[in-house]
Amino acid sequence: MAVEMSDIAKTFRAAHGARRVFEHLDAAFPCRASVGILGPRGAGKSTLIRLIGGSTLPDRGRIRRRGTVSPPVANTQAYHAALTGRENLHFVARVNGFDGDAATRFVADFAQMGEEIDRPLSSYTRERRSRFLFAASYALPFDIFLADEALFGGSGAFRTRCAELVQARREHATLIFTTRSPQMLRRFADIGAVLHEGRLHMFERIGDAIRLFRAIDDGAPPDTGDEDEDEEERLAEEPFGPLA
Ligand SMILES: Nc1ncnc2c1ncn2[C@@H]1O[C@H](COP(=O)(O)OP(=O)(O)OP(=O)(O)O)[C@@H](O)[C@H]1O
Repeated sequence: MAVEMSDIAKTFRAAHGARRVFEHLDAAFPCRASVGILGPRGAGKSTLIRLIGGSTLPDRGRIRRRGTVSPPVANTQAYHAALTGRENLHFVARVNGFDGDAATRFVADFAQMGEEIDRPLSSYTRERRSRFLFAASYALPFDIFLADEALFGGSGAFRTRCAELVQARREHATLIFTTRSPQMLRRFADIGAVLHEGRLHMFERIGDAIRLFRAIDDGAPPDTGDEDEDEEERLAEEPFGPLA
């Protein structure tokens, strides 16, 4: 297994009270499989991704990861606005034990960046910023890639190449992503999962996951049509990390 979670408990405590998201969550994600997780709003999808990535700790339980784990795709918190694209990539590469030069070459080429790679992220246009974030997300050879809603992004030809890049990474890595789009599940998942009332239900047949999701969530999108681009719009507006 790439990731095994056993008996996870997680409660958020805020001024207005406590919110228990998981009490006894068990989950296992096979190596080199792509698992797409559907779930109603507030079911705990983001919390699950943060627990797997280690940016949120469980109150109880054990999480075992086999291999290196990426920050969630297009996670702006991984980058500093005052640093250049190259400096950011070297930083993230070094923290994770990878080659920063190779990552920089990949992003400059994939996002067609030229000399902008040596300018601070704060100077990037909205589109450049989005291209940088999505290219950087897949620039390092992690064993496990995580994505919370936005698996890839951008527009036009870049968007198409980005989707192809995700499919290429899928062949050599484990992919764990959340979505509310049945269409995304059909395109990018080998295994469908539904997070509901603190439990993760997994299905080898994607259609079974979609059926459960639509049965438990009145607001679930139809099993046809477009991928959800709203989340990518939101990410493109989010500030970068601590120096921003
Ligand atoms: N830091 C936090 N402090 C307090 N409550 C939180 C925190 N993070 C999440 N929650 C609460 O935990 C629950 C699960 O949130 P989470 O964002 O993981 O769900 P989600 O399935 O990703 O939702 P959505 O589809 O709306 O993004 C929600 O009720 C949310 O309000």
